[in-house]
Amino acid sequence: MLLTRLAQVSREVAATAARSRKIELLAELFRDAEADDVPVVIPYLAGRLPQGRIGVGWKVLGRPVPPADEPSLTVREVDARLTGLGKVSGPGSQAERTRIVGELMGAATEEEQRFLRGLLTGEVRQGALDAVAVEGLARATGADPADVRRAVMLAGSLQTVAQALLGEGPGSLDRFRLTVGRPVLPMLAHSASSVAEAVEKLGACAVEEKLDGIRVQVHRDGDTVRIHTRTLDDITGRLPEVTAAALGLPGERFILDGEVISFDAAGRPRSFQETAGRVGSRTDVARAAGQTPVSPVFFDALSVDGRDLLDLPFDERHAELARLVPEPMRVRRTVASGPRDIPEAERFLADTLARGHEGVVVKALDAPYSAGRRGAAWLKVKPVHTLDLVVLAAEWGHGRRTGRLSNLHLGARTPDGGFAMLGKTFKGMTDAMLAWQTERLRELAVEDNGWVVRVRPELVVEIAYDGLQRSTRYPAGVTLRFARVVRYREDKRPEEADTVEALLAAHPEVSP
Ligand SMILES: Nc1ncnc2c1ncn2[C@@H]1O[C@H](COP(=O)(O)OP(=O)(O)OP(=O)(O)O)[C@@H](O)[C@H]1O
Repeated sequence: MLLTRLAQVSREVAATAARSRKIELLAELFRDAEADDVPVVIPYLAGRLPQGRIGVGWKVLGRPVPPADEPSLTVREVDARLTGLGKVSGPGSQAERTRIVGELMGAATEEEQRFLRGLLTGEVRQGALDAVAVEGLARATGADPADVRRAVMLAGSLQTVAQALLGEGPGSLDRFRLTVGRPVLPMLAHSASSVAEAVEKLGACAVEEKLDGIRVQVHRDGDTVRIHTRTLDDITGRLPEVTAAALGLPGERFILDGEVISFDAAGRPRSFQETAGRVGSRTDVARAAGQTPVSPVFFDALSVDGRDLLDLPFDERHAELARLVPEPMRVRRTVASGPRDIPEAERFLADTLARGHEGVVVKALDAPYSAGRRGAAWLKVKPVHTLDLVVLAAEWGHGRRTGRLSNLHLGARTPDGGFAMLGKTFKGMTDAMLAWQTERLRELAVEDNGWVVRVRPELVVEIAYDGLQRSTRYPAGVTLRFARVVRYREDKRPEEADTVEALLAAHPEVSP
Protein backbone atom coordinates (compact mmCIF):
# COMPACT_ATOMS: atom_id res chain seq x y z
CA MET A 1 0.00 0.00 0.00
CA LEU A 2 1.17 3.49 -0.82
CA LEU A 3 1.81 5.84 2.08
CA THR A 4 -0.21 8.52 0.33
CA ARG A 5 -3.38 6.42 0.70
CA LEU A 6 -2.77 5.90 4.39
CA ALA A 7 -1.94 9.58 4.97
CA GLN A 8 -5.15 10.61 3.25
CA VAL A 9 -7.40 8.19 5.13
CA SER A 10 -5.72 9.09 8.40
CA ARG A 11 -6.48 12.76 7.79
CA GLU A 12 -10.09 12.05 6.84
CA VAL A 13 -10.65 9.78 9.86
CA ALA A 14 -9.32 12.45 12.21
CA ALA A 15 -11.43 15.13 10.54
CA THR A 16 -14.78 13.38 10.84
CA ALA A 17 -16.58 13.10 14.15
CA ALA A 18 -19.04 10.46 12.91
CA ARG A 19 -18.07 6.99 14.05
CA SER A 20 -19.93 5.32 11.17
CA ARG A 21 -17.97 7.36 8.63
CA LYS A 22 -14.67 6.50 10.35
CA ILE A 23 -15.60 2.81 10.14
CA GLU A 24 -16.44 3.09 6.45
CA LEU A 25 -13.17 4.89 5.68
CA LEU A 26 -11.17 2.22 7.48
CA ALA A 27 -13.13 -0.61 5.84
CA GLU A 28 -12.24 0.84 2.41
CA LEU A 29 -8.61 1.09 3.43
CA PHE A 30 -8.51 -2.50 4.72
CA ARG A 31 -10.14 -3.79 1.53
CA ASP A 32 -7.13 -2.44 -0.36
CA ALA A 33 -4.50 -3.56 2.16
CA GLU A 34 -2.48 -6.73 1.90
CA ALA A 35 -2.06 -8.87 5.01
CA ASP A 36 1.61 -7.88 5.15
CA ASP A 37 0.74 -4.17 5.31
CA VAL A 38 -1.20 -4.67 8.54
CA PRO A 39 1.68 -4.60 11.04
CA VAL A 40 2.46 -1.10 9.78
CA VAL A 41 -0.95 0.27 8.81
CA ILE A 42 -2.66 -0.30 12.17
CA PRO A 43 -0.07 1.39 14.39
CA TYR A 44 0.40 4.24 11.89
CA LEU A 45 -3.33 4.92 11.89
CA ALA A 46 -3.27 5.18 15.68
CA GLY A 47 -0.19 7.42 15.53
CA ARG A 48 2.17 4.80 16.99
CA LEU A 49 5.56 3.69 15.75
CA PRO A 50 5.86 -0.11 15.65
CA GLN A 51 9.55 0.29 16.55
CA GLY A 52 8.68 2.08 19.79
CA ARG A 53 11.65 4.33 20.43
CA ILE A 54 13.87 5.39 17.57
CA GLY A 55 16.38 8.20 17.76
CA VAL A 56 14.99 10.49 15.08
CA GLY A 57 17.09 13.17 13.37
CA TRP A 58 15.19 15.95 15.12
CA LYS A 59 17.10 18.75 13.41
CA VAL A 60 15.84 17.61 10.01
CA LEU A 61 12.28 17.42 11.23
CA GLY A 62 12.35 21.10 12.09
CA ARG A 63 13.98 22.09 8.79
CA PRO A 64 11.90 22.08 5.58
CA VAL A 65 12.95 19.52 2.96
CA PRO A 66 11.59 20.04 -0.58
CA PRO A 67 8.74 17.54 -1.05
CA ALA A 68 8.47 15.05 -3.91
CA ASP A 69 5.97 15.90 -6.66
CA GLU A 70 4.55 12.40 -7.01
CA PRO A 71 3.83 9.82 -4.29
CA SER A 72 6.02 6.72 -4.51
CA LEU A 73 6.68 5.54 -0.94
CA THR A 74 4.98 2.37 0.27
CA VAL A 75 4.11 1.88 3.91
CA ARG A 76 6.40 -1.14 4.16
CA GLU A 77 9.29 0.81 2.69
CA VAL A 78 8.79 3.63 5.22
CA ASP A 79 8.70 1.06 7.99
CA ALA A 80 11.93 -0.56 6.75
CA ARG A 81 13.67 2.83 6.64
CA LEU A 82 12.54 3.66 10.18
CA THR A 83 13.74 0.27 11.42
CA GLY A 84 17.10 1.13 9.84
CA LEU A 85 17.02 4.48 11.59
CA GLY A 86 16.47 2.78 14.96
CA LYS A 87 19.58 0.65 14.45
CA VAL A 88 21.98 3.54 13.86
CA SER A 89 24.40 3.92 16.77
CA GLY A 90 27.93 4.90 17.63
CA PRO A 91 30.05 7.83 16.44
CA GLY A 92 28.52 9.90 13.67
CA SER A 93 25.09 8.46 14.38
CA GLN A 94 23.42 11.86 14.61
CA ALA A 95 24.61 12.77 11.10
CA GLU A 96 23.54 9.38 9.79
CA ARG A 97 20.07 9.74 11.32
CA THR A 98 19.75 13.19 9.85
CA ARG A 99 20.69 11.77 6.44
CA ILE A 100 18.12 8.94 6.65
CA VAL A 101 15.29 11.22 7.80
CA GLY A 102 16.24 13.80 5.15
CA GLU A 103 16.09 11.15 2.42
CA LEU A 104 12.76 9.85 3.66
CA MET A 105 11.26 13.35 3.80
CA GLY A 106 12.66 14.14 0.36
CA ALA A 107 10.85 11.12 -1.10
CA ALA A 108 7.54 12.18 0.49
CA THR A 109 4.91 14.51 -0.97
CA GLU A 110 3.74 17.46 1.06
CA GLU A 111 0.81 15.54 2.57
CA GLU A 112 3.01 12.54 3.30
CA GLN A 113 5.57 14.80 4.99
CA ARG A 114 2.85 16.18 7.25
CA PHE A 115 1.78 12.67 8.12
CA LEU A 116 5.34 11.50 8.81
CA ARG A 117 6.13 14.53 10.93
CA GLY A 118 3.00 13.89 13.04
CA LEU A 119 3.98 10.24 13.39
CA LEU A 120 7.60 10.94 14.33
CA THR A 121 6.84 13.69 16.83
CA GLY A 122 3.90 11.70 18.22
CA GLU A 123 1.69 14.77 18.19
CA VAL A 124 -1.34 12.93 16.93
CA ARG A 125 -2.78 9.94 18.75
CA GLN A 126 -6.05 8.47 17.65
CA GLY A 127 -7.31 7.22 21.00
CA ALA A 128 -10.31 5.14 20.08
CA LEU A 129 -8.79 4.03 16.80
CA ASP A 130 -8.34 0.38 17.71
CA ALA A 131 -12.03 -0.01 18.54
CA VAL A 132 -13.03 1.64 15.26
CA ALA A 133 -10.49 -0.46 13.38
CA VAL A 134 -12.12 -3.64 14.72
CA GLU A 135 -15.42 -2.54 13.18
CA GLY A 136 -13.74 -1.49 9.95
CA LEU A 137 -12.02 -4.85 9.68
CA ALA A 138 -15.27 -6.68 10.28
CA ARG A 139 -16.98 -4.68 7.55
CA ALA A 140 -14.13 -5.14 5.09
CA THR A 141 -14.05 -8.91 5.53
CA GLY A 142 -17.69 -9.76 6.26
CA ALA A 143 -16.89 -10.99 9.78
CA ASP A 144 -19.11 -10.38 12.82
CA PRO A 145 -17.67 -7.45 14.83
CA ALA A 146 -18.27 -9.32 18.12
CA ASP A 147 -16.23 -12.26 16.82
CA VAL A 148 -13.41 -9.94 15.78
CA ARG A 149 -13.43 -8.25 19.18
CA ARG A 150 -13.29 -11.58 20.98
CA ALA A 151 -10.43 -12.78 18.76
CA VAL A 152 -8.48 -9.60 19.54
CA MET A 153 -8.92 -10.15 23.26
CA LEU A 154 -7.78 -13.77 22.91
CA ALA A 155 -4.85 -13.02 20.62
CA GLY A 156 -3.81 -10.06 22.75
CA SER A 157 -3.25 -8.05 19.58
CA LEU A 158 -5.36 -6.42 16.90
CA GLN A 159 -2.56 -6.80 14.38
CA THR A 160 -2.42 -10.59 14.64
CA VAL A 161 -6.15 -10.84 14.07
CA ALA A 162 -6.17 -8.31 11.22
CA GLN A 163 -3.44 -10.22 9.43
CA ALA A 164 -5.33 -13.50 9.71
CA LEU A 165 -8.61 -11.90 8.60
CA LEU A 166 -7.19 -10.12 5.57
CA GLY A 167 -5.09 -13.09 4.56
CA GLU A 168 -7.58 -15.90 5.09
CA GLY A 169 -11.03 -14.44 5.75
CA PRO A 170 -13.48 -14.80 8.67
CA GLY A 171 -12.91 -18.58 8.97
CA SER A 172 -9.50 -17.82 10.43
CA LEU A 173 -11.10 -16.39 13.58
CA ASP A 174 -11.78 -19.92 14.88
CA ARG A 175 -8.07 -20.21 15.45
CA PHE A 176 -8.18 -17.72 18.30
CA ARG A 177 -9.31 -19.73 21.29
CA LEU A 178 -8.73 -19.30 24.98
CA THR A 179 -5.65 -21.39 25.70
CA VAL A 180 -4.03 -21.91 29.06
CA GLY A 181 -0.55 -20.43 28.76
CA ARG A 182 -1.50 -17.74 26.26
CA PRO A 183 -2.41 -14.40 27.92
CA VAL A 184 -5.54 -12.49 26.91
CA LEU A 185 -6.25 -8.77 27.19
CA PRO A 186 -7.68 -7.93 30.62
CA MET A 187 -11.11 -6.50 31.34
CA LEU A 188 -10.90 -2.87 32.50
CA ALA A 189 -13.08 -0.56 34.55
CA HIS A 190 -14.79 2.77 34.03
CA SER A 191 -15.15 5.28 36.90
CA ALA A 192 -18.16 6.21 38.99
CA SER A 193 -18.24 9.11 41.40
CA SER A 194 -19.92 7.18 44.24
CA VAL A 195 -20.95 3.69 45.27
CA ALA A 196 -24.59 4.75 45.05
CA GLU A 197 -24.17 5.86 41.44
CA ALA A 198 -22.39 2.59 40.56
CA VAL A 199 -25.00 0.35 42.19
CA GLU A 200 -27.83 2.31 40.58
CA LYS A 201 -26.24 1.90 37.16
CA LEU A 202 -25.46 -1.79 37.44
CA GLY A 203 -28.32 -3.28 39.47
CA ALA A 204 -27.35 -6.65 40.96
CA CYS A 205 -23.64 -6.35 41.54
CA ALA A 206 -20.62 -7.35 43.58
CA VAL A 207 -18.75 -4.62 45.46
CA GLU A 208 -15.13 -5.68 45.74
CA GLU A 209 -12.16 -4.13 47.48
CA LYS A 210 -9.79 -2.38 45.05
CA LEU A 211 -6.22 -3.29 45.91
CA ASP A 212 -3.48 -0.92 44.80
CA GLY A 213 -1.00 -3.45 43.45
CA ILE A 214 -0.09 -4.86 40.04
CA ARG A 215 -2.64 -6.62 37.84
CA VAL A 216 -1.71 -10.21 37.01
CA GLN A 217 -3.12 -13.03 34.94
CA VAL A 218 -1.96 -16.40 36.25
CA HIS A 219 -1.99 -19.46 33.99
CA ARG A 220 -1.37 -22.95 35.34
CA ASP A 221 -1.08 -26.07 33.21
CA GLY A 222 0.00 -28.99 35.40
CA ASP A 223 3.36 -28.05 36.89
CA THR A 224 3.84 -25.02 34.65
CA VAL A 225 2.78 -21.57 35.84
CA ARG A 226 2.98 -18.34 33.81
CA ILE A 227 2.30 -14.87 35.18
CA HIS A 228 1.49 -11.94 32.89
CA THR A 229 0.95 -8.22 33.48
CA ARG A 230 -1.81 -5.94 32.18
CA THR A 231 0.33 -5.35 29.10
CA LEU A 232 0.84 -9.14 28.73
CA ASP A 233 4.52 -9.11 29.69
CA ASP A 234 5.71 -12.36 31.23
CA ILE A 235 6.93 -11.72 34.79
CA THR A 236 6.90 -15.33 36.01
CA GLY A 237 10.59 -15.30 36.92
CA ARG A 238 10.19 -12.35 39.28
CA LEU A 239 7.41 -13.77 41.46
CA PRO A 240 8.32 -17.24 42.76
CA GLU A 241 5.88 -16.98 45.66
CA VAL A 242 2.98 -16.40 43.25
CA THR A 243 4.01 -19.48 41.26
CA ALA A 244 4.12 -21.48 44.49
CA ALA A 245 0.67 -20.20 45.49
CA ALA A 246 -0.77 -21.21 42.09
CA LEU A 247 0.79 -24.67 42.37
CA GLY A 248 -0.78 -25.03 45.81
CA LEU A 249 -4.33 -24.59 44.47
CA PRO A 250 -6.45 -27.71 43.97
CA GLY A 251 -6.81 -27.35 40.16
CA GLU A 252 -4.44 -28.55 37.44
CA ARG A 253 -5.42 -26.22 34.62
CA PHE A 254 -6.77 -22.73 35.07
CA ILE A 255 -6.48 -19.03 34.23
CA LEU A 256 -7.08 -16.59 37.07
CA ASP A 257 -7.24 -12.80 37.11
CA GLY A 258 -6.17 -10.74 40.09
CA GLU A 259 -3.78 -8.33 41.70
CA VAL A 260 -0.46 -8.94 43.45
CA ILE A 261 0.28 -6.76 46.42
CA SER A 262 2.65 -6.66 49.35
CA PHE A 263 1.19 -6.67 52.89
CA ASP A 264 3.09 -5.71 56.02
CA ALA A 265 3.29 -7.88 59.14
CA ALA A 266 0.04 -6.40 60.44
CA GLY A 267 -1.70 -7.33 57.19
CA ARG A 268 -2.01 -3.76 55.91
CA PRO A 269 -1.14 -3.02 52.28
CA ARG A 270 2.31 -1.58 51.72
CA SER A 271 2.57 1.46 49.42
CA PHE A 272 2.14 0.99 45.71
CA GLN A 273 5.78 2.03 45.25
CA GLU A 274 6.94 -0.90 47.41
CA THR A 275 4.83 -3.45 45.53
CA ALA A 276 5.79 -1.99 42.15
CA GLY A 277 9.47 -1.86 43.07
CA ARG A 278 9.37 -5.51 44.03
CA VAL A 279 7.48 -6.63 40.90
CA GLY A 280 9.84 -4.55 38.76
CA SER A 281 13.08 -5.94 40.16
CA ARG A 282 14.69 -8.66 38.07
CA THR A 283 17.92 -9.16 39.95
CA ASP A 284 18.40 -11.17 43.11
CA VAL A 285 14.78 -12.25 43.12
CA ALA A 286 15.23 -14.55 46.13
CA ARG A 287 16.47 -11.68 48.30
CA ALA A 288 13.77 -9.28 47.07
CA ALA A 289 11.11 -11.93 47.76
CA GLY A 290 12.49 -12.31 51.29
CA GLN A 291 12.38 -8.56 51.95
CA THR A 292 9.10 -7.65 50.23
CA PRO A 293 7.01 -10.76 49.66
CA VAL A 294 3.89 -10.26 47.54
CA SER A 295 0.60 -12.12 47.67
CA PRO A 296 -1.76 -12.84 44.82
CA VAL A 297 -5.36 -11.84 45.50
CA PHE A 298 -7.71 -13.14 42.79
CA PHE A 299 -11.05 -11.74 41.63
CA ASP A 300 -11.95 -13.64 38.45
CA ALA A 301 -11.61 -17.02 36.76
CA LEU A 302 -11.32 -17.18 32.96
CA SER A 303 -10.78 -20.88 32.55
CA VAL A 304 -11.00 -23.88 34.89
CA ASP A 305 -10.24 -27.51 33.98
CA GLY A 306 -10.18 -26.74 30.28
CA ARG A 307 -13.56 -24.97 30.36
CA ASP A 308 -13.68 -21.48 28.83
CA LEU A 309 -15.67 -19.32 31.27
CA LEU A 310 -15.40 -15.99 29.42
CA ASP A 311 -19.01 -15.85 28.24
CA LEU A 312 -20.50 -16.91 31.58
CA PRO A 313 -22.03 -14.20 33.76
CA PHE A 314 -19.74 -12.95 36.51
CA ASP A 315 -21.62 -14.65 39.37
CA GLU A 316 -21.00 -18.04 37.72
CA ARG A 317 -17.34 -17.27 37.06
CA HIS A 318 -17.01 -16.18 40.67
CA ALA A 319 -18.57 -19.44 41.89
CA GLU A 320 -15.83 -21.30 39.98
CA LEU A 321 -13.21 -19.00 41.50
CA ALA A 322 -14.55 -19.64 45.00
CA ARG A 323 -14.36 -23.42 44.45
CA LEU A 324 -10.72 -23.18 43.42
CA VAL A 325 -9.26 -20.41 45.55
CA PRO A 326 -9.54 -20.22 49.37
CA GLU A 327 -10.73 -17.06 51.11
CA PRO A 328 -7.55 -15.10 51.92
CA MET A 329 -6.40 -15.41 48.32
CA ARG A 330 -9.64 -13.88 46.97
CA VAL A 331 -10.64 -10.22 47.17
CA ARG A 332 -13.17 -9.37 49.86
CA ARG A 333 -16.57 -8.46 48.54
CA THR A 334 -20.19 -7.90 49.33
CA VAL A 335 -23.09 -8.50 47.00
CA ALA A 336 -25.77 -5.87 46.42
CA SER A 337 -29.03 -6.93 44.82
CA GLY A 338 -29.96 -3.37 43.87
CA PRO A 339 -30.38 0.20 45.18
CA ARG A 340 -31.83 -0.95 48.50
CA ASP A 341 -28.43 -2.40 49.40
CA ILE A 342 -26.60 0.90 48.84
CA PRO A 343 -26.10 1.54 52.59
CA GLU A 344 -24.42 -1.85 52.97
CA ALA A 345 -22.24 -1.17 49.91
CA GLU A 346 -21.24 2.20 51.39
CA ARG A 347 -20.29 0.54 54.68
CA PHE A 348 -18.16 -1.92 52.73
CA LEU A 349 -16.35 0.95 51.00
CA ALA A 350 -15.70 2.72 54.32
CA ASP A 351 -14.38 -0.50 55.85
CA THR A 352 -12.15 -1.15 52.82
CA LEU A 353 -10.67 2.35 53.06
CA ALA A 354 -10.12 1.91 56.80
CA ARG A 355 -8.13 -1.24 56.03
CA GLY A 356 -5.81 0.87 53.85
CA HIS A 357 -7.07 0.09 50.35
CA GLU A 358 -7.80 2.62 47.62
CA GLY A 359 -11.48 2.04 46.93
CA VAL A 360 -13.87 -0.50 45.45
CA VAL A 361 -14.71 -1.96 42.06
CA VAL A 362 -18.44 -2.50 41.53
CA LYS A 363 -19.18 -5.30 39.04
CA ALA A 364 -22.39 -6.33 37.30
CA LEU A 365 -23.19 -9.93 38.21
CA ASP A 366 -24.61 -10.74 34.79
CA ALA A 367 -21.70 -9.47 32.67
CA PRO A 368 -19.38 -11.71 30.64
CA TYR A 369 -15.62 -11.16 30.71
CA SER A 370 -14.71 -8.72 27.95
CA ALA A 371 -11.40 -7.08 27.25
CA GLY A 372 -10.90 -3.36 27.43
CA ARG A 373 -13.36 -0.81 28.73
CA ARG A 374 -16.36 -1.87 26.68
CA GLY A 375 -19.77 -2.01 28.24
CA ALA A 376 -18.96 -0.44 31.62
CA ALA A 377 -19.75 -3.61 33.60
CA TRP A 378 -16.98 -2.71 36.08
CA LEU A 379 -17.09 0.68 37.80
CA LYS A 380 -14.35 1.81 40.14
CA VAL A 381 -14.99 4.21 43.00
CA LYS A 382 -11.96 5.91 44.53
CA PRO A 383 -12.33 8.83 46.94
CA VAL A 384 -8.92 10.24 46.04
CA HIS A 385 -9.35 11.19 42.46
CA THR A 386 -6.27 11.16 40.24
CA LEU A 387 -5.72 11.82 36.55
CA ASP A 388 -3.59 9.96 34.03
CA LEU A 389 -1.91 12.69 31.99
CA VAL A 390 0.77 12.77 29.33
CA VAL A 391 4.10 14.56 29.73
CA LEU A 392 4.36 17.05 26.85
CA ALA A 393 7.57 18.78 27.95
CA ALA A 394 9.78 19.31 30.97
CA GLU A 395 11.88 22.21 32.25
CA TRP A 396 15.49 21.93 33.39
CA GLY A 397 15.67 22.21 37.19
CA HIS A 398 17.49 24.78 39.34
CA GLY A 399 19.51 24.55 42.55
CA ARG A 400 19.41 21.02 43.89
CA ARG A 401 17.72 19.93 40.69
CA THR A 402 20.30 21.38 38.27
CA GLY A 403 20.92 18.92 35.44
CA ARG A 404 17.59 17.18 36.07
CA LEU A 405 14.41 17.55 34.05
CA SER A 406 11.98 18.67 36.69
CA ASN A 407 8.90 20.81 36.03
CA LEU A 408 6.57 18.66 33.91
CA HIS A 409 4.10 20.09 31.38
CA LEU A 410 0.98 17.93 31.65
CA GLY A 411 -1.54 17.27 28.90
CA ALA A 412 -4.96 15.64 28.59
CA ARG A 413 -6.28 14.19 25.34
CA THR A 414 -8.39 16.26 22.94
CA PRO A 415 -10.99 14.87 20.50
CA ASP A 416 -8.75 15.42 17.46
CA GLY A 417 -6.08 13.02 18.76
CA GLY A 418 -3.85 15.77 20.18
CA PHE A 419 -3.15 16.95 23.73
CA ALA A 420 -4.09 20.12 25.61
CA MET A 421 -1.76 21.32 28.34
CA LEU A 422 -3.48 21.58 31.73
CA GLY A 423 -0.65 22.83 33.88
CA LYS A 424 2.78 22.05 35.27
CA THR A 425 4.19 20.35 38.33
CA PHE A 426 7.53 19.63 39.97
CA LYS A 427 5.96 18.28 43.17
CA GLY A 428 5.78 14.75 44.49
CA MET A 429 8.93 13.46 42.79
CA THR A 430 11.44 11.36 44.66
CA ASP A 431 15.14 11.66 43.72
CA ALA A 432 14.92 8.28 42.02
CA MET A 433 11.94 9.47 39.99
CA LEU A 434 13.79 12.64 38.97
CA ALA A 435 16.78 10.64 37.76
CA TRP A 436 14.58 8.18 35.92
CA GLN A 437 12.40 10.80 34.25
CA THR A 438 15.41 12.87 33.18
CA GLU A 439 16.85 9.91 31.33
CA ARG A 440 13.57 8.77 29.84
CA LEU A 441 12.50 12.28 28.74
CA ARG A 442 15.85 12.90 27.09
CA GLU A 443 15.26 9.84 24.95
CA LEU A 444 11.92 11.27 23.92
CA ALA A 445 13.17 14.81 23.31
CA VAL A 446 12.00 16.55 20.16
CA GLU A 447 13.46 19.97 20.90
CA ASP A 448 15.57 21.55 23.66
CA ASN A 449 15.86 25.34 23.90
CA GLY A 450 18.05 25.16 27.01
CA TRP A 451 15.08 25.80 29.28
CA VAL A 452 12.21 23.62 28.10
CA VAL A 453 12.62 20.19 26.51
CA ARG A 454 9.68 19.25 24.34
CA VAL A 455 9.15 15.47 24.14
CA ARG A 456 7.24 12.89 22.16
CA PRO A 457 4.02 12.55 24.19
CA GLU A 458 4.59 8.97 25.33
CA LEU A 459 4.94 8.98 29.10
CA VAL A 460 1.78 8.68 31.17
CA VAL A 461 1.94 10.02 34.69
CA GLU A 462 -0.66 9.76 37.43
CA ILE A 463 -1.39 13.15 38.98
CA ALA A 464 -3.23 14.06 42.17
CA TYR A 465 -4.81 17.53 42.30
CA ASP A 466 -7.09 19.58 44.49
CA GLY A 467 -9.44 20.87 41.83
CA LEU A 468 -9.66 22.85 38.63
CA GLN A 469 -9.63 26.58 38.11
CA ARG A 470 -10.40 28.68 35.08
CA SER A 471 -7.41 30.04 33.26
CA THR A 472 -7.02 31.88 30.00
CA ARG A 473 -3.34 30.84 29.82
CA TYR A 474 -4.17 27.22 29.03
CA PRO A 475 -5.85 25.94 25.85
CA ALA A 476 -8.72 24.10 27.54
CA GLY A 477 -9.54 27.24 29.55
CA VAL A 478 -8.78 25.46 32.85
CA THR A 479 -5.74 24.47 34.88
CA LEU A 480 -5.09 22.04 37.75
CA ARG A 481 -4.80 23.29 41.33
CA PHE A 482 -1.93 21.85 43.35
CA ALA A 483 -1.00 19.16 40.88
CA ARG A 484 1.52 16.60 42.14
CA VAL A 485 3.00 13.41 40.75
CA VAL A 486 1.76 10.15 42.26
CA ARG A 487 3.55 7.67 39.98
CA TYR A 488 4.50 6.96 36.41
CA ARG A 489 2.14 4.62 34.57
CA GLU A 490 4.40 2.75 32.21
CA ASP A 491 1.65 0.18 31.75
CA LYS A 492 -0.50 2.77 29.99
CA ARG A 493 -0.25 4.17 26.51
CA PRO A 494 -0.87 7.88 25.89
CA GLU A 495 -4.08 7.03 24.08
CA GLU A 496 -5.36 5.66 27.41
CA ALA A 497 -4.79 8.98 29.19
CA ASP A 498 -7.70 11.06 30.48
CA THR A 499 -9.51 13.42 28.13
CA VAL A 500 -10.24 17.12 28.56
CA GLU A 501 -13.89 16.32 27.93
CA ALA A 502 -14.13 13.81 30.81
CA LEU A 503 -12.25 16.15 33.12
CA LEU A 504 -14.61 19.04 32.43
CA ALA A 505 -17.62 16.76 32.84
CA ALA A 506 -16.32 15.77 36.28
CA HIS A 507 -15.97 19.44 37.27
CA PRO A 508 -19.22 21.20 36.38
CA GLU A 509 -18.16 24.05 38.71
CA VAL A 510 -15.65 25.36 36.14
CA SER A 511 -17.58 24.64 32.95
CA PRO A 512 -18.14 27.77 30.94
N1 LIG B 1 -11.24 -6.30 42.86
C1 LIG B 1 -10.70 -5.79 41.75
N2 LIG B 1 -11.30 -5.99 40.56
C2 LIG B 1 -10.79 -5.48 39.43
N3 LIG B 1 -9.67 -4.74 39.38
C3 LIG B 1 -9.02 -4.51 40.53
C4 LIG B 1 -9.51 -5.02 41.77
N4 LIG B 1 -8.65 -4.62 42.72
C5 LIG B 1 -7.70 -3.91 42.13
N5 LIG B 1 -7.90 -3.82 40.80
C6 LIG B 1 -7.05 -3.05 39.86
O1 LIG B 1 -7.83 -1.98 39.36
C7 LIG B 1 -7.76 -1.88 37.95
C8 LIG B 1 -9.12 -1.54 37.39
O2 LIG B 1 -9.16 -0.18 37.05
P1 LIG B 1 -8.87 0.27 35.55
O3 LIG B 1 -9.39 -0.73 34.60
O4 LIG B 1 -9.38 1.65 35.43
O5 LIG B 1 -7.30 0.23 35.47
P2 LIG B 1 -6.30 1.34 35.92
O6 LIG B 1 -6.45 2.54 35.07
O7 LIG B 1 -5.02 0.66 36.00
O8 LIG B 1 -6.88 1.71 37.35
P3 LIG B 1 -6.22 2.54 38.51
O9 LIG B 1 -5.26 3.52 37.92
O10 LIG B 1 -7.43 3.18 39.13
O11 LIG B 1 -5.60 1.49 39.35
C9 LIG B 1 -7.35 -3.25 37.48
O12 LIG B 1 -6.58 -3.18 36.31
C10 LIG B 1 -6.60 -3.84 38.66
O13 LIG B 1 -5.21 -3.62 38.50
